[in-house]
Amino acid sequence: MPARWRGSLLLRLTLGSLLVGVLATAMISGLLIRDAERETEARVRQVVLQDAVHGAAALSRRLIERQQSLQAAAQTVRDPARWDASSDAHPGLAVMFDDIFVADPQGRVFPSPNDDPPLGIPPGALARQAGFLTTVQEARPLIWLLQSDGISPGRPGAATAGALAVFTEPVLRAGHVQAVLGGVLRLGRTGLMGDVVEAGPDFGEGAISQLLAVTDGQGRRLVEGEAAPGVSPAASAQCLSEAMRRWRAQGSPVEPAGVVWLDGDQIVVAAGVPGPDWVVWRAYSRAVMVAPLDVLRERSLRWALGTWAGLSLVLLLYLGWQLSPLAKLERRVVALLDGAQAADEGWPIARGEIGALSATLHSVALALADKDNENRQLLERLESVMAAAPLGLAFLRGDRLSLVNAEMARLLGYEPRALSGLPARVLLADAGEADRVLGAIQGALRTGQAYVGEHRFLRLQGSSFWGQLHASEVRPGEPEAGMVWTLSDITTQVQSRHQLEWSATHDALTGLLNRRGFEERMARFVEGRQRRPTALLIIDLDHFKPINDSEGHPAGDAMLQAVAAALSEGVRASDAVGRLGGDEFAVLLEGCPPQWAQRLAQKLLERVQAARVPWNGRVLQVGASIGLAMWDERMGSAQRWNHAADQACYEAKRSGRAAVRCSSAEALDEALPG
Ligand SMILES: Nc1nc2c(ncn2[C@@H]2O[C@H](COP(=O)(O)OP(=O)(O)OP(=O)(O)O)[C@@H](O)[C@H]2O)c(=O)[nH]1
Repeated sequence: MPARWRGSLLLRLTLGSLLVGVLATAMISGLLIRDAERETEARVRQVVLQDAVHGAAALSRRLIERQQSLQAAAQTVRDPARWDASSDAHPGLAVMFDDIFVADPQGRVFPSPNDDPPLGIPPGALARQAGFLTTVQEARPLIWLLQSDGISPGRPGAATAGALAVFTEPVLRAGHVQAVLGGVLRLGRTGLMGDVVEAGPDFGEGAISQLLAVTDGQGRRLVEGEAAPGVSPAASAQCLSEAMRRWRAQGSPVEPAGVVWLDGDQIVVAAGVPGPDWVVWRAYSRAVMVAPLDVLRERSLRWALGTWAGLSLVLLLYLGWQLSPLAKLERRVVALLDGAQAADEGWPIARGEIGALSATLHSVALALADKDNENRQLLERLESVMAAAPLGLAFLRGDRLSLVNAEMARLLGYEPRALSGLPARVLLADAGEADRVLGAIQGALRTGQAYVGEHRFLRLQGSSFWGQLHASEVRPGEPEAGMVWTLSDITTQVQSRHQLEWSATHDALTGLLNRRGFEERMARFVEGRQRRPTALLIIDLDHFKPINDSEGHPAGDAMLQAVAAALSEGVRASDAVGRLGGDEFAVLLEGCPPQWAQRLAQKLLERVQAARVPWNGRVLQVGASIGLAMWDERMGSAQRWNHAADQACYEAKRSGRAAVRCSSAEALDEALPG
């Protein structure tokens, strides 16, 4: 299934409706079919009941007809002994009975001159027949059964082959039974019961009764019909036996209105024949009788399927038509996101929920457009402020730049767009320091402080500059809202400040430490509690004044610079060289044992003496006197140490100059605190 159909509202509504349709159709069809089944079954029961009742009624009518004929004949009997019972004498009765006889009340049959003995009744048998005796004793007509061999009918339920129905009518004279007129009838599938045991009702499929039979009131079978085609006689007999068992269980009712049983696939009807109390039985196959329902079911199914398919198509088209504004709305909302259409254009007009949704989205779109407009104006103002700001401005999200102004880009030598997205750390000139600086910024912001710092920043072109960085959070306490950096170029100020700081501790003429700078260095050593042997040299130039005097002050300056260079080049970079004032220099030799210091002092003396300054055709040179004092903890201060070295220099001067003198024990004592 294509992805766009998966979860499609149209599809779901259609399927849902069809499902409801299927269920409703199935339910209605089911109910209708069930009703039809019930109705058909009721109709079938009614028809088969009527069939059996009509059969019983027809049989009853024939019996009454025969009884009435016999009664009429009995009234013509004047002398029973001479009454002619031949069929020729009574053609009407001959049609109705197989035989006619007249007997005296004792059961003796009067011989008829033109007739055979009564059919199948042996002489003397009548006197033993209850039916005959009842007719005599109660003087009433009766129909009773007799086996053709004169023995009583067989046991109940058994078929009676050749049974006879005997109609007995009393012949009265002065209220007494003078004789009995009898009509004998062979019971069989033809004659009296012929059509009663013939095929049952026709439901369009032909006669469908499986079994037809007539029994007496005790269930003895008088006549049995043929089993229906396709039904075995054994099954018929079994079915009838079962029906009779149930009939007996109900008290063997002989009901002219009929009794119906449902027995599995069988419908069994028993209709009573009043008078002889016979019962007409019919059994029907229920499946055959309700067969038209199968046709109905199949037809219903075809109609249901056809209706369902038609409805599906109509429903699909209808829902598609109804939901088309929704698809239009979807396209319109997509267009809203890419801003392809004006906010108040293209909204579908529809009724109901889709119309309401469209109207709501329309108003949302208008509100968004207003907001967008406001934001754009705000952004324009912000951009103009940023563009006009004399400071570099940048918004950062996390540790990356997200928005920078033109000044920030200019300071760093980038195109403004090229800076967006860069990590802030690349802006710092000292890559090793970047993490420390960014950590310090985060630390300050976490404590609610703005960060201010001076750092070297790197231009895209590779040069660097001193910048003052100010960092603060956009919304205090919400680091996720980002931070704002402002940056200004303070290279000039920093350089001036560095120059001032240098000047305070350095000699402008020689570039060496001045007295203040040198004393600070000495103080740091003393305060540092260094245990390494350290020497202090005080160097005073010999006969420097004559150079000034003869060649002028600039020549003296040049000589001083040459001496400074000679001293600086003669010591390690870690040693400190200073000009304490005038023509007086000092050297601090850290980690230098006394012998080494003495040797180095001598070497420095020689370097000074070797320094040459060509000047106006002359070559200028000077000498030097050097005093040396090793640091001793007992001196306690730089000042005393300096004094000791000064004294040694004085000694060197006094001894004739151009010499190195070490601080004597006396001088040391003098230098020590008194
Ligand atoms: N050219 C120049 N001369 C200076 C400067 N500072 C001090 N002087 C001069 O250096 C001289 C120092 O004097 P002295 O130490 O007595 O001169 P000297 O000839 O070396 O004397 P002795 O040490 O006894 O040999 C003075 O003439 C100062 O004017 C300076 O910065 N430049």
